[in-house]
Amino acid sequence: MRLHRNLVFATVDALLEIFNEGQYADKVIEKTLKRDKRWGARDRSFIAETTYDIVRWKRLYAEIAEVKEPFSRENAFRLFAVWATLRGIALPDWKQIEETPTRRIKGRFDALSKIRKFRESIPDWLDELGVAELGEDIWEKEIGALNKQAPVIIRVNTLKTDIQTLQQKLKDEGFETINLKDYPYALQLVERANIFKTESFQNGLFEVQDASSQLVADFLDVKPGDRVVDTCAGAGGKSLHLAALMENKGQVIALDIYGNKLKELKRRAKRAGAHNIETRVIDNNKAIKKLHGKADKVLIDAPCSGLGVLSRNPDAKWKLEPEFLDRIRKTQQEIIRQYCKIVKKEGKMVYATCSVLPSENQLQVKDFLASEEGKDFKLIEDRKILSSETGYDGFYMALLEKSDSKTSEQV
Ligand SMILES: C[S@@+](CC[C@H](N)C(=O)[O-])C[C@H]1O[C@@H](n2cnc3c(N)ncnc32)[C@H](O)[C@@H]1O
Repeated sequence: MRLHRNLVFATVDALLEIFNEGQYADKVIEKTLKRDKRWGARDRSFIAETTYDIVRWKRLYAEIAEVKEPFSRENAFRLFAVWATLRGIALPDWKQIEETPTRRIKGRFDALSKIRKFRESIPDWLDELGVAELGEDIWEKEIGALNKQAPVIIRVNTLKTDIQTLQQKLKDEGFETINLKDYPYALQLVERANIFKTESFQNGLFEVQDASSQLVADFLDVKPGDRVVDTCAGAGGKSLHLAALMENKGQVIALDIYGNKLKELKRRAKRAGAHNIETRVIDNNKAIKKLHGKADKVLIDAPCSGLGVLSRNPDAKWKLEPEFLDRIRKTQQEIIRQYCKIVKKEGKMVYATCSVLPSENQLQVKDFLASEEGKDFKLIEDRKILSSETGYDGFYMALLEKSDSKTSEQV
């Protein structure tokens, strides 16, 4: 591989913004890619993938390069030189990287790879937390899997097409996909590509959605005609899937505390032809109270650490903090105790997160079931999805049912 100066310089600039200014990697990359209209698909993918790689391996590379944050421009070039050396890419004689000690880099890599927090490039606290929550063996495998680049997976929009027709259409547009056993709505791209420009996407025939995430709406067991409340709908990945499973019949009420996310949801719903979704911003308690006892099914896709989706969001390793985790666990318990009231008698509720930590998942459900608010609910089934077992995002989902309290009192 020949390194192109302007692409490497753009990557270094992006890294400095992400590491030193605390900006989100996806936003910085999106902005960087707009810098030069002449860049083709390969140039753009070099910048995006190299930046993500160096973000993912920041601790390991910084240790090898012997640089400390905040990084100078010179430091960022050294991180880049480590990345290139470990990939066996011949370094050009640019003054920024001319003195790279190639042999020493390989030696340090071998030595540091013996220690998990360096090998997997994670902060000490996260390594300790992973071991405490999952045990040494599972954590070792899980963090390894979460450090792999995530595949591009799409969900067919059954309101507009079926999976075979979509697969053929994408093939005609130049994109090969494969079916995934046990994921009835999913296709995986054989090669990573930007598929947002395809006619199929513009016409709402699919959404990009990880395979594990595609299991959540199905888990709620919705039927056409149901009244469903998606309490933490965000930009609506799961609301759209719910609407499709309900064949546009019945109602999906999509709630979130952020109006801008719901605006994006509306845009996506229009493209998808999902006509039964109504969005409502939660700006006070009344929004929830009005819905008490009204829904056949409730989805709580709770805000979480996002540790299950590190493979698509590696900078979370550096942005997450233990204090945030403490706060988010409290929020999760408040949300489940408050929003469970929306479920009507004999209705169902799914509590889900994209985390692999029991403290955000099964322990939250356990606490809820032991609480006053949870006393009418019973756990029907839960799924703990590890990335190391499936190759997709880490997820948790619990299906709960509310009893008819009168019947249970009489019994
Ligand atoms: C995991 S994300 C949702 C992703 C979304 N369901 C999807 O499939 O695309 C969690 C969402 O919860 C929202 N949120 C945070 N606190 C909330 C609260 N107290 N009530 C409702 N939503 C909340 C966040 O804004 C965020 O959009």
